[in-house]
Amino acid sequence: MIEFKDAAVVAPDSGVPILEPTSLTLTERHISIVGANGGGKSTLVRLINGLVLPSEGSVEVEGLDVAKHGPRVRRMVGFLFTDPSAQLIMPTAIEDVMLSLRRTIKNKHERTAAALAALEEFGLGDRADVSVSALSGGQRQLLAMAGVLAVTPRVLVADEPTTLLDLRWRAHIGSLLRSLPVQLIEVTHDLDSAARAERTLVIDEGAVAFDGSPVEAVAYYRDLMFGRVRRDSA
Ligand SMILES: Nc1ncnc2c1ncn2[C@@H]1O[C@H](COP(=O)(O)OP(=O)(O)OP(=O)(O)O)[C@@H](O)[C@H]1O
Repeated sequence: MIEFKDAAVVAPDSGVPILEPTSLTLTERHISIVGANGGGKSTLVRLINGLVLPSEGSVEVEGLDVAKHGPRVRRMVGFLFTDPSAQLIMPTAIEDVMLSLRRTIKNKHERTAAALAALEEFGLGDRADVSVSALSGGQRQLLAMAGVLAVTPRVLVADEPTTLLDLRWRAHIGSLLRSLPVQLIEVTHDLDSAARAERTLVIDEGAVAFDGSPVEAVAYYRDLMFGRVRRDSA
C-alpha cells in the first residue's frame, strides 16, 4: 500500500508550488496516471521512491516513510524512467542487468545466467555484450525494464514506459507489465493503456483533478484538454 499524507512539493530554488498537498491511498494493483504536460505527474510518482522528497507531509510505502527509509523503500519500488539513459550506467547490456542483480544473486555464474535469461525475455538475448550506447532507444527502454524487473520489485512505478517502443513491443510490454505480480503505477499519455487500469488519476496544475474509474477519468481528461484548447483559442 502507498499512502500520500498531505504530501506537497515546492520547487527547491523558487519555492513555487509543483504539487499541492495531496492525500491518496493507493491499493489497487494497476493505477494509471494521465494529465497535461507539466501538470505534476512525474513529481507525484517520484515521491513514491524518494527521487523527490515532500516539502510538507509524507509518503509511505508499506508503512515506511520514504523520507526516512529511502534505501529500504527503493528495494521494494522499481522505477522506470521515460528516458532509459537516466538509469543505464554500465558499459554493456548484460553488465547493466548484472548490476541490478548484485544484491539478490551473489554467485557470479548464476547472476550471469539470470541476467541472460532476463535479456532473452525482453528480446535482447543477442545484444548481451553490445555497448549500451550502441542500442537503439527502444532497446535501451527494454534493457532498463529487464534490469528493474529482474529483481522482482513489489511496486513498479513506470513513467511513460513504452514511449520509445514500436507497436509490437508496446503491446507486448503493456501486457507483460499488467501481468506481473507487482503493484503497477503507470504514468502514460496512451489513453488505451490508461483505460486498462483499475483506477486512474488525472493530474492537472499540480493537483489531483480526478480520481476514479479509468473510463470516467479518460472522459474527464479529454474534456479538460479540449475545453482548455477552446478557451485558449477564443
Ligand atoms: N526541481 C524543479 N524545479 C523547478 N521546477 C520543477 C522542478 N521539477 C519539476 N518542476 C516543474 O513542475 C512542473 C511539473 O513537472 P512534472 O515533470 O512533474 O510534470 P509532468 O506532468 O510529468 O509533465 P510531462 O507530461 O511533460 O512529463 C513543471 O512545470 C516542471 O517544470
